[in-house]
Order: sequence, then C-alpha cells, then structure tokens
Amino acid sequence: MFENTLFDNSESAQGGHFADVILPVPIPKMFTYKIQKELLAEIQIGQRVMVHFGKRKVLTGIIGRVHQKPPKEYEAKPLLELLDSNPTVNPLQIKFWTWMSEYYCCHIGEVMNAALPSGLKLSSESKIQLNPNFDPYETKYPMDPREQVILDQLETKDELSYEECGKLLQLKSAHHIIKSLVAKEAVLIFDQVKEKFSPKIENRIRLHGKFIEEKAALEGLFELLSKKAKQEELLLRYLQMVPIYQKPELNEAGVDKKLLLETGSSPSTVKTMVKYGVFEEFKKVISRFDGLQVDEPKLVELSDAQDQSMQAIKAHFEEKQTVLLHGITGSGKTEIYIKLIEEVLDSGSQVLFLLPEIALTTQIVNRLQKVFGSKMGVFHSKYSDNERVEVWQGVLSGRFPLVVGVRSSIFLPFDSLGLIIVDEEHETSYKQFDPAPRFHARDAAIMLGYLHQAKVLLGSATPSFESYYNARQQKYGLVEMAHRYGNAQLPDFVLSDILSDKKKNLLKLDTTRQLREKIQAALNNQEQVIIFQNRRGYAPFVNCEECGWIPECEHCDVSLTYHQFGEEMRCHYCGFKEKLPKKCEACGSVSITTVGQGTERIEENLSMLFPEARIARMDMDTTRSKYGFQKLLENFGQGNIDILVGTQMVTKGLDFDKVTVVGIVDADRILYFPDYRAGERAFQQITQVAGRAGRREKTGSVIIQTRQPDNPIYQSIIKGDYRNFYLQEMGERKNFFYPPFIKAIKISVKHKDHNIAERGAKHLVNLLNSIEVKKIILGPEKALIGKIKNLYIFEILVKLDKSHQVPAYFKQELMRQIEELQGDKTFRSIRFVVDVDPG
Ligand SMILES: Nc1ncnc2c1ncn2[C@@H]1O[C@H](COP(=O)(O)OP(=O)(O)OP(=O)(O)O)[C@@H](O)[C@H]1O
Ligand SMILES: [Zn+2]
Repeated sequence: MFENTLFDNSESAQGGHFADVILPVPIPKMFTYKIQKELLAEIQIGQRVMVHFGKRKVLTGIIGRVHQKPPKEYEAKPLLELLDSNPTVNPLQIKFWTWMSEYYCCHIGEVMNAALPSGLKLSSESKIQLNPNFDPYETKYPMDPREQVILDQLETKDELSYEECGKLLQLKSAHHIIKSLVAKEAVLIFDQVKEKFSPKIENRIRLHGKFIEEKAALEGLFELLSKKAKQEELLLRYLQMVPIYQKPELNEAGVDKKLLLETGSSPSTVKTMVKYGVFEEFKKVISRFDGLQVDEPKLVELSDAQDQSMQAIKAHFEEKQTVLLHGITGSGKTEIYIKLIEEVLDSGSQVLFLLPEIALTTQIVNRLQKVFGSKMGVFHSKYSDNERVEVWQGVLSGRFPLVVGVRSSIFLPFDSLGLIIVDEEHETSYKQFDPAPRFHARDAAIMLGYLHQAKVLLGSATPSFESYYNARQQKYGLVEMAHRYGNAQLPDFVLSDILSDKKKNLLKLDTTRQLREKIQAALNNQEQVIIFQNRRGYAPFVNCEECGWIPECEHCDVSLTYHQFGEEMRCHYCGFKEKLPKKCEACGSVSITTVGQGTERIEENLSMLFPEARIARMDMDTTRSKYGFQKLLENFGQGNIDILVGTQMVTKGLDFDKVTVVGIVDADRILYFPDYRAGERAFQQITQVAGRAGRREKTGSVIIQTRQPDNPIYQSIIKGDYRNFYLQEMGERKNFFYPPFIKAIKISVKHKDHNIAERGAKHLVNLLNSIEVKKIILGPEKALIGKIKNLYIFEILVKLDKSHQVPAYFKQELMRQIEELQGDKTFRSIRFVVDVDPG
C-alpha cells in the first residue's frame, strides 16, 4: 500500500504506525495521530480523515505523511475515520501546499483551508438534510436500522449535525452511516456557515417502463390513443425527443417537462397521461454544468501574425518553462491561447486557464465554451461551494481536462498539467490579500507548472514590470505582438484639460467639452461609450462647508463614502453605515455637501447631460448577484445600453464591436497614489481601458480628463511606448531599492490598543535587525489607513537582498521571532500579518 514517495519508513519504533495530518487550522505543524491496525491496509497519503482536535472538535484533515515515529510532546490519539477510499489530494498538491506555506510565511493548514472547498471539509459543525429527491417508499436501497434512525429523525427535524447523529446512534463518529446515506441519495451534507444547499431540481417526464419492455404494449397504446388526438400528439412528440426505438436506455432519463410543454401540449394533457400511467413524472437533481448551451463551434484561422507568434511561443517552450506574450489590446491573444490549449489537450495533458476576475470570465468563457464544450470546467468566486466541489470532483475524475478559473483554481487536484495560461498576468486581483495564504496566483502558477513540468504562458497588453524584467533577463521567453487583429487601429487619444475648460466656463457637471462632444457623436451614430472612474458610490466624502468637518467611520481611519442609493454613508473597509447627517456634528451648520465623484454621481450627471441615452453602471454595488455581471454585459452586447459607467471592472478584457468612445473622468487620481507602483498601474489601467475602444473597423477615441496634460506619463501612454516607460521607471526602482531588484516583505502589526501595537512593532524591528543578512528595514510606521475595524496598524517594510538562500533564511527567522514575541504576555494578542511580495 505504501508505494507513496512521501512515506517515510526510516525509523521503526515500537507502537505501530502514525499519520501526520494536515488540519485546516493556523498551527505551525502537522498533528500526529495513531493509525489503527484495521486502517493500515487502506491508508494513503492525500486521503481525508476525521480526527479529534482539542477537547470537543472533530475536523477533517489530510494525511500528509505516514511513519513509525511516535510524537514526543503528546500521546497520539487514534484517527476517527477515513473519509476516502481514494486520495482527494495528490502528492503534487501536498508539495505545492508545502511550498506555498514556506514561501508566503503561513501555516500549511491555512493553505489547506484555502485549497479545499468547504464541502470537502466536514467538521463537528457540518450538517445533513434530507435529499429533496428522496422518497422513502420508492427508494431502491434497503436501509439498515441505524440509517433508518437518522432518516426518521430527519422527518421531523430539518437538519442534524454530525455530532447529533453520533449522539443519536451512540457512536463516536457517525460518518460511515452518513456516507452510506449520501451514497443512497437519501441525505445531503451542507456546511452550517454557508447557506443550505438548494440543489437544482428539474421536473422530468418519461414513458412508463412497461411500454419499453414490451413493444406490443406500446402498439396497444397507440391504438388506444388513436381517438385522443392531443394525447397521441404528445406521445409522438415525446418519441421524437427520446428515440426509444433506437435507444431504449434513453427513456430512463426522460425529458425536462418544461421542454415537453414548450412543444405546444397543454399541462392538462400531460397531467391526464401521467394519471393514467402512460407517463411518469419524477424529479431529478441536475448538475450545474449539464445543459450549458454550446453553439456551433466557430472555425477560426489564425492570421499570419498570430501564427508566427504561436510558433515563437512553441520555440521558446523548447528551452524555457515560462513565456511572456506581450500583445497589445485587441491583438488576438485569445485565439492563440485556444490553439495551444487544443494541442495540449490532444496530447492528453490537463490545462489550467487563469483569469483575474469574474468580470472577465463571462466573455472569454463563452468563447472557450464554443470550442471545448463539456470538457471545460469553470471555477469562479461567485460559485457556491457545491459548484466548487463539483469542479473539484470533475478534475479528479477526468471529466474536466480544462479548467478556466480565478486565482483559487490553482488548488484543484490536477495530476498532469501540460500548460497553464495566466491571462492579463499584470492584474492585481491575482494577489490574495486576506486571509493567509497571501499568494500571488501568477507566481504560484509558475511554481505549480514547475512541479508538473508544465509550460506556463503569461499574457498581457501591459505586462507587470516583474514579468517583463524576467523576460528581458532571459528567464522567460518573450513574444511581442505590436498590431491589432484585422485592420483595427489603436484609438486616438485626447488629453482634455479640466482646468482650462473650467476657466472658459466649459466644464459642465464635471465633464469637459471634448468628452461631451465625443459622447454625443457616438450616440448620434448608434455607437457605444464606456466611462471609467475608479470610485464607487456617489461621493467619496461629505463635508461641512462652514468648518470643513468630514464624517469618518467609527471603526476605521477613513472618511465615509456617500451612497445615494439608500441615502447613507458607508465605510468601504468595514461596512459600517450611517444616515447622511442633517447638521454638522462639529459646528451645527446645515451646509453639508458631497464632494468628489463616484460612479453613482457620474451616472446621474450623464443622464442629465444626455437625457435620451440609456445609461447603466457596473461596479461592486450593481453586480453583487451571481449573474449581475453577465446580465449587464449581455445587455451591453445586445445594444440595450448606450453608455456604461464603471469602476476598474469596465477596463478589462471587454470586447464589444460598437464601443468607439472611452472616457476617463479623473485620470490624475490614478497617478497620485502613494506607492512606488503608481506609475506602472496608471499605465496599465489607462492603456487597458483605452483598449476597449475601436476594436473593429472604426477607429475609437479615448478622452483623458486631466489637470496636467503635460505630465510625461500621458505621452508615454498615448504613444504606447511601454518599453521606454518601463526603462525609466526601472531606473528609479533600482536607485531606491524596490522590487524586482530586492525582495519585499511587509509586516503589519495590529492591535486594538495603539500603544501595544506600536511597541510590538518596534520590538519586532529590533529583533529583525539582528538577523544577519543584507537588508533594509523601514518603519515601523503608522499605516496609510492607521486603523481598520478598530485595530491600529503599524507597518514594517523589509527589503531583502535577493541572492540565493537569503530570503528563505530571513523568512524562517522572521517566523521564529514572531512566535517568540507572541510568547511574551504583553504581545500575545497582537496580530502579525506577514505579506511576502506585497501588492
Ligand atoms: N484569427 C482570428 N479570426 C477571426 N477573428 C479574430 C481572430 N483573432 C482575433 N479575432 C478577433 O479580434 C478581436 C480581438 O481579439 P482578442 O480579444 O483575442 O484580443 P486580445 O489580444 O485578447 O485583447 P485584450 O488584451 O484587449 O483583451 C476579437 O473580437 C476576436 O474575436
Ligand atoms: Zn470602517
């Protein structure tokens, strides 16, 4: 049984076999449990087990190691139960988790927690409910008496926890009983913290079995119905949809009742035929991935430029693991991805296609779906846990050799990746900020590729400076595409001077004359407009005109954003809400005004300026629902919207024929962010949003509203001069010791007491200074937002020499020092948040 490479047989002591178990909790090590003799033959690395943790808790863990070394500090408890007969997690994944915990300074249990959908992590809090499909009189499975006890109980109670089931049966763990009930489709498991599972259920109709078994019965039926036209028609329709003469087995699954009714029969006809036993009606839980509409695949031929790029990528792959595809907006990178994916799938390997955010998935998923159909699993952040489990199982079973997903899809149980594509690799949403592991999915994907010996393709019109640097250093292959697909031209840029318009009285509701004229022209031609402003809400803050008082959040060091919808002020950091004050709380004046422009106000302004236009807004507030995005984008695509106003969500990946004008309301705001990356980000954001304009025949226009039209960065963007801009910025980064020339680690020290936080941070800096490696330590300094959710925050920035071993050694010492500090009574309750390669 122990062919597994991770099995360690080095030491054989008395006391039998032990398993080191990874538990989903933030503790430094794996916990060791004793393996009962009867489990020994079955146990494998990567299987899920249930174990006792602490006094009362039961948790699901993963077997990480099997050995014969009893733990020194405590007596090993026995495992409670094996949940899997085959491993849920493969050895490559355990290696990947281990790497991630070491690289990003966190615990492997935290990685496990992020990696496994909660549906796979049963705990004493997990619950079961009756499967809505279950009919005690119809089930084909016999139930054993203990199973019956649980089922009886569920007749009167909506739900039972694992613990309750155990008590009911007087068992330490009732898992095997529950497992069997799940297998018999009698119960469903759900996680208490998540909403209860509401399976997707379809009413279906099938012909009664007797007509399938005997042809004569069916002929008899036709005779019987020869005088009942409506019923006969329905029967014929059914036979058209389900060709039982050729394939009798198809009858079992029947057809969706809705579909059958759509062919024109009335519900009462169906009802009558069910009543007389011709048809059977039944319910079926259906997979969320069944029945996805797949259109006819569109055959796409690569252009010469695309073909050359594809050949160049393949040539680089001969020598290098990673290639950066730097292709301008609209150059047609997606079609190249598709061709590469096809080749890798044909060779029998798996492919992972990473996207930064769901906003992007809608259009690309549709495009990929047309080519790859049911081979493709989709994994995004708005999916419910059950859908995640379904994708997980689909990867495990081989149903989905291709997965398109957001950053957490790097954790799926791939075992033979051949290619990983990271689209829009510069995107900041690849970085997870909270909670740990604070990983960057692009960087993690490169490690994942290395573990699988898979190729990694990074794609972007505006590569991150890190990737471009690596490409110029020859670490990655570099392929560049400088022209748009077809005859499409890059858009024309207009730098529209806000101050000069203001002087001339041409500024109306914060729009310059040029922006208004361009929008009007687009509307006249039935073209579409995208307006970008990276602030949601109505106004970024509220202000007393007399004394300058600004309402702030009670729990955070930030001003409250005014949202017109709901007429309230909200904190974007903690969710705190308050009504708009009628009077100033400082001086009592009633002259309260809203200042600045969020997307809500821009939408309102535009509707006053262009009353005939159909305007919609796309930001976090309008896309909360699962299909919020999709609906908005569909509407926009169908031409039901003339102007789309939005936050960074509108800047990425969108590919619509009719967009000819893009307006950037306040470009300067993007530039003046106190961060060494502000320039890089501004270049990326503005280039990306501009890239949505004029992607077909007609050349688009981009209007950048600014107070400083002479700022050289705008010139670089307009000229599309990425390389020069990069070289300039990199000069500064080198001089001032910023990544990629050094490795950065940010440590945030948080506590509800300002003093303790500051003292703890100072103390840590002293300890870190004594670590003997080449480094610069900055801080502690009060964070830019000094308090969030009632915790004061001090930050320490460490800049490390990148040479071999230095960062690894430093991180190890850092974690040790933090652990030691937390041993001190004063500092015990401090939260230390370590962020490696901070965003
Ligand atoms: N070989 C081809 N045949 C037909 N149409 C193509 C081909 N290649 C690209 N296109 C079309 O050109 C447009 C731009 O391509 P695509 O969206 O792949 O660009 P991109 O490089 O991903 O741009 P961005 O970085 O802006 O997202 C799309 O509408 C796409 O359908
Ligand atoms: Zn707050």
